[in-house]
Amino acid sequence: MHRKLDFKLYVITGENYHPGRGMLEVMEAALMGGADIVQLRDKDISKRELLEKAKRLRELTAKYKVPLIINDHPDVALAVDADGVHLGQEDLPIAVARKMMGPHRIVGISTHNLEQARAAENAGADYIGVGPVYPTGTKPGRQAVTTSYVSQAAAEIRIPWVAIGGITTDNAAEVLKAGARRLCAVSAIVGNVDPEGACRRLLEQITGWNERTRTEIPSEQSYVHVTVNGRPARTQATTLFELAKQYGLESRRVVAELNGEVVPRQSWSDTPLHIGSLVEFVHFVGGG
Ligand SMILES: Cc1ncc(COP(=O)(O)OP(=O)(O)O)c(N)n1
Ligand SMILES: Cc1ncsc1CCOP(=O)(O)O
Ligand SMILES: [Mg+2]
Repeated sequence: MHRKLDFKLYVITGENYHPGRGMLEVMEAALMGGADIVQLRDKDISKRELLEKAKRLRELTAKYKVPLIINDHPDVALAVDADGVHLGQEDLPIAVARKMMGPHRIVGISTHNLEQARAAENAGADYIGVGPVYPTGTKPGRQAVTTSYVSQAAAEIRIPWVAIGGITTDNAAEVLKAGARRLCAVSAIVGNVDPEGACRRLLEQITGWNERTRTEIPSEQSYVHVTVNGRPARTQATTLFELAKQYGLESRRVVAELNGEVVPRQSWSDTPLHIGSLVEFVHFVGGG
């Protein structure tokens, strides 16, 4: 089911960020700067208007041979022969969208935690969004998931995934360091006076980081494959403490077991992980 999806910089439309400049002009600049997948997202217009915009953006993205994703609406995606649809946790379920879109189009979904990511993977999503990593004016009031969810996704998620939410050239390095290999942005690109340059700079950071990690740290040597609470995980953590940190558990009330033995918290930092280590983090339930 998973079609090969190859992208690094995902750019989403956001017309509020460029009053006085047309959506097509701004998106063409992003495409010239190297955006390699594009999403039409507009929550403020009628479906009829969205359809018209989608048709025009379809023509533009076809010219650049870049996939076009439509936010929220599989019917609009199909009507304009877009490459796929992006769903949220409150939009149509993946199975329903897949039935509408067929096996060859892209179905992506937003996730805000590892549980949702696993569910999306099992339901046959082609990619997932991981975010919002940072607070963002594009989705005001949404709690940031922080880079700790980015690290968790890097350790466990095997389908393509993209970090999104408040990402700029100032914090991209931190997100890449946490394990992201693809970035998505709205305001940092379309709200920039020079969307083409903004794309080029972000793309340089992504490719620079990806190349550095490929050459400086032979990738397979930098990861160990372990099992965490019964699930296979790939991690760069070298100790139990680093693994707990990756899962955001370092200061939570949990007991850690390594290969069936309880490891006291004060020893987590001195307890190395090895290939095949079996780790269980057991949560305390209730009080008393
Ligand atoms: C790539 C990508 N990731 C996340 C989202 C957000 O989708 P959703 O949670 O459904 O919120 P809206 O965008 O519909 O407001 C996205 N659109 N794209
Ligand atoms: C649509 C969406 N979903 C999660 S964060 C987000 C907004 C991303 O926009 P920005 O790059 O401006 O923070
Ligand atoms: Mg949505």
